[in-house]
Amino acid sequence: MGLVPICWSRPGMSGAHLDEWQKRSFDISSGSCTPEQTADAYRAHILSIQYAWASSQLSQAGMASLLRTYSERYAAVLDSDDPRTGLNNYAESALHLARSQRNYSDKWESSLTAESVLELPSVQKTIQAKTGGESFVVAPADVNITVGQEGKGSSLTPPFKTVQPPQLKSEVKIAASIPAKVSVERPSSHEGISVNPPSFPRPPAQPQSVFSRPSPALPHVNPGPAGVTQHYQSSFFPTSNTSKRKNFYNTDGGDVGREPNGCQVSSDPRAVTTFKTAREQFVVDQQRKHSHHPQRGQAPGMAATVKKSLGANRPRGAFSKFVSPIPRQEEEGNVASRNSNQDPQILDERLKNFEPKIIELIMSEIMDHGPPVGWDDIAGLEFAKTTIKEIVVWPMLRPDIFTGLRGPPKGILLFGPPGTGKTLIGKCIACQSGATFFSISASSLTSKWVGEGEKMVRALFAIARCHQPAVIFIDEIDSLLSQRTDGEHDSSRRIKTEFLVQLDGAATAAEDRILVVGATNRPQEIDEAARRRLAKRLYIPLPEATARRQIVTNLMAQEKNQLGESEVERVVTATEGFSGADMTQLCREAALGPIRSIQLSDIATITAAQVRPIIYSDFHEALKTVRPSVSSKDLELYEEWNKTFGCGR
Ligand SMILES: Nc1ncnc2c1ncn2[C@@H]1O[C@H](COP(=O)(O)OP(=O)(O)OP(=O)(O)O)[C@@H](O)[C@H]1O
Ligand SMILES: [Mg+2]
Repeated sequence: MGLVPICWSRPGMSGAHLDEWQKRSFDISSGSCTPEQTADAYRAHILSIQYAWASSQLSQAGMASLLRTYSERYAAVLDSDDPRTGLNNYAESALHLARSQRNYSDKWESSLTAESVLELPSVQKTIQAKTGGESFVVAPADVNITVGQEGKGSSLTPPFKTVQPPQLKSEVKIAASIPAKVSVERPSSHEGISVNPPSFPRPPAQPQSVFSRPSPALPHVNPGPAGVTQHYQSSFFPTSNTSKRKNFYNTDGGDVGREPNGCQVSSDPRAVTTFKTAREQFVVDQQRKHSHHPQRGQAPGMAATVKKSLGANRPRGAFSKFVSPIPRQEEEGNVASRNSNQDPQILDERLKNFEPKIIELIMSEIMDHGPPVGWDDIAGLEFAKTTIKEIVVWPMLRPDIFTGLRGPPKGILLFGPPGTGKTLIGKCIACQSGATFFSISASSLTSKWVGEGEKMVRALFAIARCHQPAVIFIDEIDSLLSQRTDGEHDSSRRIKTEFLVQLDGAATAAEDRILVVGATNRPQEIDEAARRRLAKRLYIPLPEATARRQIVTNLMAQEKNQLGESEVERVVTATEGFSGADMTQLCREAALGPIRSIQLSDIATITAAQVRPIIYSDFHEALKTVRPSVSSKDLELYEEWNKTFGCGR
């Protein structure tokens, strides 16, 4: 490092300065200096330069130039991370900044307040024992409290016995392990220890209090290994605010605390930490897994505590959170209730043979969407509704009564002309039964995963078994269970066979509470083996006059209309042979009548309130275009099939 040319403003500058300057420069450049010495030397240079300028020995420009040069060199020494040439004090300066930086933790004050100190059992005990004493002594091995002396306003300053390292002046320290006496002078005017919150204002330079142990059950601090004192940030203790802290401490004297997340924590310091190493966690998981093998018979009970709603009760979109099909197992003791809030993914033994991909596919397919449907939304069909309530809803509510011969059938087939409300009934079951609802369309089983169809079917039933009571609704079941023919594709044949096997299993396992509901408008195409397994076959006919009236009334109630009762009656009479879907279509068409009557020029400006109500003539017009979708010939076939295989009266 060479000398920097210095432009002294005065030729008569003292030679002593120059000598000194040269000496330092050479010293620095000799290469034998430590980084600390070099930094010191540069710092001295900078001071000298400033001094020279202040005493007018150096021009402003010269001072600026020199300062820049030496500041840069000084900075280079400070910042260099080469230990031979630099001090690498990035961290130091960052720490310095952090130390003097006020942050969120500054909001929190010490948790040691009048209340918390008074709640210490040892303090309580002593207060009770020595009601009139000026001072009292806590038994050894109880607690040793050190209170920061700077806490102005705190009356917990000495005569507490203090153990106060000089660098931790502002600490509030509870060293549980050291047998010691705690002396507290009791002001005569107060019953207990007088501490006015905020008891321990923190000096700004040391915002963090340090605690010896984060036991939530502070009053019951147990001695740890002698002499071992762990320090935890004061932010571990939420606040000195009593109400907030009560959430953390169990202030009612119990020996359990409650963490902010609501988990109970034992007062045993060893139990306080919930941290486990990955290996420990693995061992725990393995033990759980192998100590609890749920059997088929156990499932209903289990389902009662871990039941998930997977159907229309919780509509999900493509971006909604994935709900694992894997039921959670109960943990020991009372932890079960805590589990209901959390969502640990513990694999069910019964699903271990299925690829996660298949399970996931089923889960994504089975979600049922759409608004909830109630029994009143289904017009007519009283017999079908009553029967379904009998088979589905009540046994779900009272499984203890519906046992043995009264046990509900495991399969229902809803058949009838298109648009009569079969799918609607399925949705209603999903909403009203309280069971886990799996709605899967046969086409998704057969077409989407060629070759994996039977695996899907197996997985579907396995998952349903894990989520009992469960309803598996299969719309258009004829495409899945149509008559097996010689020419059909092998994979669809295997799917059918698998389905029949599973259906049989569900039907014969009395303890399983799985109901399969199939819906079809082609009942005659269903395989006879499947027909047998779907024991309750309910005919869903075209709506009668009352049902049609109800559909019109329900739909018109949602719109502005001027339909009199007699006019509704005329509509009902005119719609003989219409299905529920046809009735809905008629109402939609009629509802467009008022819009059609608006002049084209007004359509852009007219307000919704200005649109005229629906009147009978709109229905009259609509009836010209909406025709019944079910032919009388088709109807005869349904009637015939119902007479042969149906369960209706
Ligand atoms: N009984 C009914 N009460 C009220 N609305 C009905 C009724 N039946 C049918 N609908 C109306 O018709 C629409 C179609 O009904 P749904 O899908 O249930 O018919 P479906 O019997 O499943 O027909 P498909 O056999 O063609 O599948 C429903 O969304 C509903 O608006
Ligand atoms: Mg349908």
